[in-house]
Amino acid sequence: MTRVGEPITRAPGPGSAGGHVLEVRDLRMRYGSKDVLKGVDFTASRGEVVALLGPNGAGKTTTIEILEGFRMRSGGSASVLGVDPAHGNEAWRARLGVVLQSWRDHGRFRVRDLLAHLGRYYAPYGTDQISRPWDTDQLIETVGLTEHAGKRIGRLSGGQRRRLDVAIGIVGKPELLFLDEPTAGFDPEARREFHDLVHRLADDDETTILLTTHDLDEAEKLADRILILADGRIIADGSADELSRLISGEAEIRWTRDGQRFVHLTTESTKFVHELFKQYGDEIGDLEVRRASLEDTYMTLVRQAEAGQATDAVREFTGEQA
Ligand SMILES: Nc1ncnc2c1ncn2[C@@H]1O[C@H](COP(=O)(O)OP(=O)(O)OP(=O)(O)O)[C@@H](O)[C@H]1O
Repeated sequence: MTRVGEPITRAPGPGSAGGHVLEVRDLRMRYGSKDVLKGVDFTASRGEVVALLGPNGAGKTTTIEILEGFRMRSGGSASVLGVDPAHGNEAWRARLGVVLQSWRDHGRFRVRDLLAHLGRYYAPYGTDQISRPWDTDQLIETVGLTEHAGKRIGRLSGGQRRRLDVAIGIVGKPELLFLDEPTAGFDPEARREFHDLVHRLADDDETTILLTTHDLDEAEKLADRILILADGRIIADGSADELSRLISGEAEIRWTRDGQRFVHLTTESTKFVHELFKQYGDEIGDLEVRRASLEDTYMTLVRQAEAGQATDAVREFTGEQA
């Protein structure tokens, strides 16, 4: 795995493993004869927002479901809020938030009634530090459903239902929140409001958040750290900036002078720009320094991992030793 930088470390929370809310070591999952996870390793600290990226079928949902305790792993170890998710009890589950998409089956309930009802399950699990559940009306306001609080769920639009899914996920004031493609179906405004909410949960309440998304822009905006899952392993782990630098040490510098456009590739962008201004001063216009985008980085890393997988397949076919 390519590891860049150290995760942002905050004060350890109760029941967290060595300061880590999430600790995953050599996690393996096999469906039939197919190895989907071949040794996944990562950690997440309190208040960290971590995005899990990867191509379709990479095993993102599988990973999240194992950590939620909904799926048994084939091998490796996992610690979630200090507990093995395969043996989590009710009290442990009350400290987790899971955003599911199944609440559309409860179409006859009204928004406020459903949230108040679900919130009651969390009341016995409040602590001195965290009072559970959320106040229902405050929660409804936080997810932007105040106008629809009295509506039946069956009458909500797709985006409004998704906001409700998020409200249901956080109603118990989770210390760790799992979000599997949370903004699928959101319009740009709902997406922006959701991003604000995620930042508030992480910054104000120190909620740790693990999310999957196919939207690289969203991962870049939301996540303190991005994990790229491909070929059954985490192939890169770092902030968006760190990942971009990993792939391309070179920056592309563009500028204009005397009405002419110039482009230059360099690994020493600061020095180059300094020299440029020393030489031409005010004649320089439209200066732009561009690093590889997260998308460039993601595509390169995933292609490299897939090429490795193809090599493995050839080796397997020819019986050649690695
Ligand atoms: N219950 C199951 N039985 C057999 N194979 C499964 C099962 N669940 C998932 N898989 C397979 O495991 C692989 C990983 O699936 P998973 O849903 O975890 O991937 P993902 O990264 O979340 O994909 P996507 O981005 O498409 O949502 C896929 O090849 C999928 O077909």
